[in-house]
Formats: sequence, C-alpha cells, structure tokens
Amino acid sequence: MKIKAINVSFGYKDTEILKDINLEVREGEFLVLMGPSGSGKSTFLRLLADLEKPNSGEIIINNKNGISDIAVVFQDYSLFPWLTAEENIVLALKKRLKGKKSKKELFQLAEQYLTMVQLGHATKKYPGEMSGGMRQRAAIARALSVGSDLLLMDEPFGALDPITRIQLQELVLQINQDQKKTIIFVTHDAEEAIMLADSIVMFSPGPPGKILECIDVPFEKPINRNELFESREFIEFRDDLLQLMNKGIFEKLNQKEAVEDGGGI
Ligand SMILES: Nc1ncnc2c1ncn2[C@@H]1O[C@H](COP(=O)(O)OP(=O)(O)OP(=O)(O)O)[C@@H](O)[C@H]1O
Repeated sequence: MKIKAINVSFGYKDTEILKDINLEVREGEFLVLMGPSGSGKSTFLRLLADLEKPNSGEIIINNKNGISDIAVVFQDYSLFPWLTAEENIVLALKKRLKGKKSKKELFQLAEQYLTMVQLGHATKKYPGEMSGGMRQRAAIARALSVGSDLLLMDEPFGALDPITRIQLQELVLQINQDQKKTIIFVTHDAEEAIMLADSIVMFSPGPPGKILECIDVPFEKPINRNELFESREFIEFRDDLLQLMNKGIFEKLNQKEAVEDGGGI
C-alpha cells in the first residue's frame, strides 16, 4: 500500500479548501492529521477515499489487495441504524465477496470481525441499543470487513468518554501493528495524536488549508501511557505541537485583522 498526494488542490466553487498538498504515506504507517477546525482535514480524507476528486494534482493509492473500496470510520454515522451489528458487517462483506460465500458463512465471518473488536456478545444489537464506544467498535469491525489495507478515521473517538477512548486507541494500535493496516487518523487531541502516530501532519488554518509541517513522533511503540505522560520529553513534544497549531491560528487571525483594518480605510 503506497499513498501519495502530489500537488493536490481542491475547492468548492469560489473557495479554495486545500492547496498544494504533497504527502507520502509509508506502508503500515500510522499517520495522524491535526490542525484547526476548517483546515481541510476531513476534506483531505474524502479525497483519499475517492468521495471527491482533486481540482488539480494527483492522489495515488496502490491497494495491494486490489480492493477498490477504502474503509472510513467517522465520528458517527458509520453504521446503518436499521441493521444489527452483524447485518451491518454482512452488508460490507457481501459487497466485497460478491456471491462467493453463503449467507451462513457471511454471518460467521461477521461474528469473527465483531469478536475481534470485543463485540462478540452484541452481534444482534442495533446501533441505537449500543453505547457510543460499542458503536465505534462495530464501525471499526465494519471498516475492517471491507478488506482494504488502508483505514481512514475521522475523529472517531471525539465523542467518547476518556476510558473508552483509551481502550479504542489501544484497539486501533493493535490493528495497525497486528494486521499491518495503514491508518490515517484525524484528531484535535495532541495526546491522542502522540499515542497513536508514527508521524503527525499539521495543517494550517484554512481556507485554503496547507501542510504546515510533518513531524515524526520520537517515542517508540508500544508506549507505556503513564510513564510517557510524566516524562519531560513528552511534555515538551506536546507543547511544541500545540504551539505549532497555535502559531498557525495566530498568523491567520493577524492576517484577518490586517485585511479588516485595511478595508476600513
Ligand atoms: N460541501 C461543502 N461545500 C462548501 N464548503 C465546504 C463543504 N464541505 C466543507 N466545506 C468547507 O471546507 C472547509 C474545510 O472543511 P473540513 O471539514 O475539511 O475541515 P476540518 O479541518 O476537517 O474541520 P474540523 O476539524 O472542524 O472537522 C471548511 O471551511 C468548510 O466550511
């Protein structure tokens, strides 16, 4: 799985949303996208998932399994509410396996995916009957069942309580490591970014959003969360990351004020 964005720009009508995005993602890499609201992170995921096309530039995704669908997990809405957990997964499997498996085999496979995310006990539950954490586990199982090497995740844990969030971070780290999936993950949370990422891409405030910097995370996995959070290296790294994000925001605010002052003359 190789992913490359070359001079990618994208906009709606008269607004440029992303400008000159150049990025290369290694096979098996856990890449985190950070940046202020409106910097185009979700839009960039939509481009990677082929839900939008760039206005210029090129996105190259070489999916070695030959799967054309790319799995996406959003903060919400990744499941059909009128289907049970297992039916949601069977639907994805049906699309992928196109008549190669019997109905019984599809349901068995769905159960395996749900067991993988510790939801083996909840196969018959509807999304509305599950907690937020369970829904996101099911959404991850559904995404895995698509069979793609690439998993795109758009603030998937933003609405979860801290303990569930930590449990699900561990789950995606395990998926990245054990199943060698390449993961591109959007978050606003610096600690989450550092825990998960091999590298972090910081977007500047849009529009148009640009890549401000690409930073390698210097902490070796597996990370002991408690030890890391108490270390000076971590605190300094996190503060630098937040400073980089704030620098972009302040520059943007200053530009805006300059334009408004100029406009008042
Ligand atoms: N369908 C659309 N039509 C026009 N503009 C849009 C559309 N979708 C998004 N935008 C604009 O594109 C810009 C980038 O939005 P996007 O959701 O990609 O940002 P983001 O960095 O993911 O933000 P957040 O962190 O708040 O999720 C925003 O200014 C948004 O208003």
